[in-house]
Amino acid sequence: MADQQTPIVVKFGGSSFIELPAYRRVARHLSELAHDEGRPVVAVVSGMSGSTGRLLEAARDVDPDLEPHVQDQVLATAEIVSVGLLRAALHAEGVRATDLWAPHIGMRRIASGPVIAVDRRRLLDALVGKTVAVVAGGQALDSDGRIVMFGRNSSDLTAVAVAAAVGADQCQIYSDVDGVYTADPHVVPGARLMPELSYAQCAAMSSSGAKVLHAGAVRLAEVHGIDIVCASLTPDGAVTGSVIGAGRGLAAVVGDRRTQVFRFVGASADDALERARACGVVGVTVVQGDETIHCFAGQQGDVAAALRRAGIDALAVSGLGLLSVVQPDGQTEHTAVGVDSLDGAVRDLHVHLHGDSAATTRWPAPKRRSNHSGLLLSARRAEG
Ligand SMILES: Nc1ncnc2c1ncn2[C@@H]1O[C@H](COP(=O)(O)OP(=O)(O)O)[C@@H](O)[C@H]1O
Ligand SMILES: N[C@@H](CC(=O)OP(=O)(O)O)C(=O)O
Repeated sequence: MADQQTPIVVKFGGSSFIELPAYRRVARHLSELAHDEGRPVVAVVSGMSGSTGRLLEAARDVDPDLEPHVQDQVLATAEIVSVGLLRAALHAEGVRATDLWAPHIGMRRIASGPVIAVDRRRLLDALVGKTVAVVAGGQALDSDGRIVMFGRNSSDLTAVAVAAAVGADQCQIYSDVDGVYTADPHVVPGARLMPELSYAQCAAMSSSGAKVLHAGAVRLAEVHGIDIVCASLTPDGAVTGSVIGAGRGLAAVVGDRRTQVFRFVGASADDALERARACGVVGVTVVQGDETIHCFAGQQGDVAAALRRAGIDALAVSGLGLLSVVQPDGQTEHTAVGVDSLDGAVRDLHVHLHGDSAATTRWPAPKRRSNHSGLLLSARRAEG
């Protein structure tokens, strides 16, 4: 149970760090939050938007058959840079702060599943005399003490694990949108903000490929009864849009173009799907016409490599995306749609469900990436 001494836990995703001055803005916000609430703040951060993708591209260029632990080592640097920059910004703002990576607070991956443990004592000790602790998202140590990553968008998971460790009853997640909408507002400008929605719906949306929150983070929050509060830091201050917890949302439409679609060869498709799920790949079966195909939401990164490692023989089918309707109780229906018509299909389905809402959002523009995350690749290209 949270009390007056319990730290506030917030997470700032890569979309909050498009430009370098954003680190100073976030630092000022953290300082004000701690001051207003009279409690220290633990801020979990992701790498700058685009940095993980660029590092992955660079590492695969060097070794197309990259070993998973080497990949994780390279990717972890995105968050380490971001922690350093936010720590520097806090210093520049005169805020007493500390910076923490996985080894500093005993962040461990338990067994092979995506479950993360945080050493509560070490985290609280690190906060003594500090106003803000900055924590690297998405990373943990495995049983050999090596750094491992939990996959794309997993800083949300770290944030919820930290909230559970310190006994917080909410975890504030900041990004470029202030909440969860009935569709991606970058695709459907008339999408409606859901002031509240259930864990089940949010986890189903994430598993279907909605990027807004990590499915494992939502499930972990439910286990610990932690409310996830979605917020955005705007030039006019923080705006809070959705609470994920016991509330009820509206039917939502999700289009996922990162989904990887496979036909299975040899072993029965159901068996292959079960085995794929057992190695952590989010898979759904879609019946399309006379054919059953299998779509894997892109959350797990390189699905093909995961299937190969599991010894599953599968043929990739290109050009298909996953279109899903997720009900307030989490019930979901999936269809596969050509990627070129996916956004249009999402918009049509949204009009069908919610009418042609005249409401617009403040985020109709395409998603931005930080230019500062491209330094490594620019250097590599210059060398040829
Ligand atoms: N239903 C939805 N509601 C809100 N945002 C969504 C939804 N579906 C997808 N998104 C996308 O999620 C993005 C926020 O997640 P993400 O890019 O991972 O942010 P961050 O980098 O801050 O973690 C938004 O920019 C939006 O494009
Ligand atoms: N390295 C992760 C970090 C993360 O969680 O990102 P974000 O908070 O931007 O979703 C990624 O880009 O996938």
